[in-house]
Amino acid sequence: MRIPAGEIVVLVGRSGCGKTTTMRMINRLIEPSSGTITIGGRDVTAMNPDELRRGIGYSIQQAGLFPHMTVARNVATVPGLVGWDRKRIAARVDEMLALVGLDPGVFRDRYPRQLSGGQQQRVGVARALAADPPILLMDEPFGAVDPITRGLLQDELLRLHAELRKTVVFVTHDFDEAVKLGDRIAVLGDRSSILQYDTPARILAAPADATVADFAGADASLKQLTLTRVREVALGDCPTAGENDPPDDLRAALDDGDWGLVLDARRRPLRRVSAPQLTHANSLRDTGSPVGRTLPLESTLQDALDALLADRTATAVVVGEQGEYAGVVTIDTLVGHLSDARAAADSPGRTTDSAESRGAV
Ligand SMILES: Nc1ncnc2c1ncn2[C@@H]1O[C@H](COP(=O)(O)OP(=O)(O)OP(=O)(O)O)[C@@H](O)[C@H]1O
Repeated sequence: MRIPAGEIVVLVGRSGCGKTTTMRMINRLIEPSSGTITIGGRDVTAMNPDELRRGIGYSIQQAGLFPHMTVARNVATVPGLVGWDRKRIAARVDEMLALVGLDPGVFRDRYPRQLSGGQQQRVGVARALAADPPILLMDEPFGAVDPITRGLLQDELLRLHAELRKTVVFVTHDFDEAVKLGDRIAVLGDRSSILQYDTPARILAAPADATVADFAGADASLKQLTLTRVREVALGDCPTAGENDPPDDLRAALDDGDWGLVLDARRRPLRRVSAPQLTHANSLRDTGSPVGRTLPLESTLQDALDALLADRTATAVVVGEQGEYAGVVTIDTLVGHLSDARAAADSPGRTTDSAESRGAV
């Protein structure tokens, strides 16, 4: 198994399959009895354990903070060990707290027990990042917080990762979390045997065996919709007209069951109009009904599904950055996308482990 530098790889598997053991072998808290683990081509067992661990941030469930130390001293642990001077450490602590969304002035001198679970997790991540290690091991770091906070922390990790490009090995037993965070997912069986190591899209579209399929869940297709942004699919179109245009052209463009969009001067959708609503209309100004929720191009196809299920015409209207009309998503768009994804995953010549050996771990 190769983990390319700068990617997030998620180890996922049932309780007791050996995820934590695998992580602890990477930073040599446990020594492998056979096999080798290399980082940047060097066998970890040949490296000085202290030096090795300084290059690897480690954050664990329930943050694992030292309860008798302030937040600042917790975050300063590794920089202190490697001999940074006090000024540099203080600046780094503040920088890291701000990075994980905690105001240093407020949180620096608190003790872990004075923080919520989510805040403790953030401090745990700040501590793991403090000495700027190229590799981050995160063992169920968000396991002990409520689902909403968990979602926020996941978003935060993705933002941090886009900024810092660390190599992250992340353990979870929550497949949804793996799909959201992972560039790649390793689904592990007993004793960490690798059942499948691939991108989330390919695991969802073509699970390697029944165990992986079971893990991915019966709603694997729905999960796939979370992986694709609206901007990545071919959007449908519908007839449109400006609100100052005469209604005739739009009327001519609409068949009986159809509807069109009235746009403002900057092409932002205002109202939907149906053919019957146009029959006696003299102007498009007050005709039709409000367009309702529109979808930014950055939304996922899962958001699109939500939006179109709530709409009477089962169509979601997509808008660009300035709110301008960009197209529509229908059920056909979503079904088409899922069958394309399955066809791509099934096609011969695909590589299961395409990771190149520029790997960090
Ligand atoms: N490669 C391996 N070979 C033999 N035994 C292993 C291996 N990996 C893990 N084990 C053993 O399996 C048990 C569970 O391992 P571990 O705690 O790493 O699982 P886990 O997947 O992290 O579990 P959880 O999700 O419950 O935290 C431990 O007793 C460990 O020693």
